[in-house]
Amino acid sequence: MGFKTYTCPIAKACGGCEWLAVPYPIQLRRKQKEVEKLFSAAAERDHATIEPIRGMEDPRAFRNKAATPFAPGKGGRIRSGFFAAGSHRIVRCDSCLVEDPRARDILNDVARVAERLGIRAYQEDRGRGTLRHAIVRCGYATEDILLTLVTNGQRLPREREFVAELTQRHPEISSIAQNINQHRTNAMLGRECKTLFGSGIMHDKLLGCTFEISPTSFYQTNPRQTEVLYQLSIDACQQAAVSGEGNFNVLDAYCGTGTIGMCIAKQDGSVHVTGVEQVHDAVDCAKRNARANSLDQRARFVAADATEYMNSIAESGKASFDVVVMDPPRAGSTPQFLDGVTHMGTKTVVYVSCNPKTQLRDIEHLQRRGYRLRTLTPVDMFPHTKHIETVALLTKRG
Ligand SMILES: C[S@@+](CC[C@H](N)C(=O)[O-])C[C@H]1O[C@@H](n2cnc3c(N)ncnc32)[C@H](O)[C@@H]1O
Repeated sequence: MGFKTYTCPIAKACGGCEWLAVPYPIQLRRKQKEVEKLFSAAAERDHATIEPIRGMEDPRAFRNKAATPFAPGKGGRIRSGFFAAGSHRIVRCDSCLVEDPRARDILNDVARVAERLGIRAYQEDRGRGTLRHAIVRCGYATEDILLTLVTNGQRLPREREFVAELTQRHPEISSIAQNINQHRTNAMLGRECKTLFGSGIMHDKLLGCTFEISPTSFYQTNPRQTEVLYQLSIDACQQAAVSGEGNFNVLDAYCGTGTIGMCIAKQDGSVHVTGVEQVHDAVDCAKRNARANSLDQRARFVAADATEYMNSIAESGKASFDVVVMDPPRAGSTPQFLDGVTHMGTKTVVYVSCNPKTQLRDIEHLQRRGYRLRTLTPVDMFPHTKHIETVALLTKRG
């Protein structure tokens, strides 16, 4: 790998790729060092190994999801692009180094077609106008492209012409959904979705499993590295399964649409997965995904807060899990959830995290409750940014 750097004409204004001027091998080294420093005491305590970071061969065009805000411009124009760092001023973008190359053209054309049809962009300060955002999600292992138009209300003026012109300009779009968001908030998406063209969803494949993705479901944004991340979780489960006999029970906590658990079950016929996730739509999606992958006999999903679910099973003593795989949001897990894992006597914990600081806090909690940190592997899911994803393997002592 050479020590070249990449350039982007709007890097400074956009601020999304804050490390773009740093050669990629040096970015990886920085992340490795940061993880080693942060986890040094926790790793030393247990003689754990901190593995080398898994970086990308080519850290470009990896984002399967691209989005734009819209705002009224001069003379009836509609502005699209990125919010400038730390503000809501829109910086125009013609192409983006890290996004799927198909996405940006579609997003900018949404603005051009809307201008032509007189569909008004949303005015944030007044809460008026229709078109707030557009999001494009591109399949990694499929040709699916899902475009979501976020509108301030149910009505999308000239909807039929809008959809017809967009699909004519971009025959690669397989589906268009409308998401309704009338709240005066920074959150891009509202809860309600309508289908305007195609099925309103898309499909993608990871490690041999097919997944349905709806406009509102969580789906990792760097699919190449997601396979690396998930494979590390599968390997950790398989290590634990070697010593087991018969059915092998895995809890996939904070499971989203069930992707990690199903990839584990697909690779090992003795695995039975229970997924728990608080977003009901994601759980419905996970159930459909289980059927689509012929895993419905071995994968079940529960819509619940992970801590409440853990409290209920730990108290009733009705369930026990050989492995707990957990992938919480940035805030990490809770002491009650971790105590539930301990209470069940789970032998192996695989902890996937997008925030090493909260992961360290939770790992130290598990260490105090009799778990040993075995390995920690950083994975570079977000090149050119300071963000780090890590997978930790812990086993119960004795
Ligand atoms: C980092 S994502 C991981 C999703 C999934 N493992 C994947 O790889 O696509 C975290 C997930 O945790 C869910 N979540 C957040 N807080 C939760 C809670 N208290 N209980 C259950 N799920 C929660 C979010 O909705 C989100 O789907």
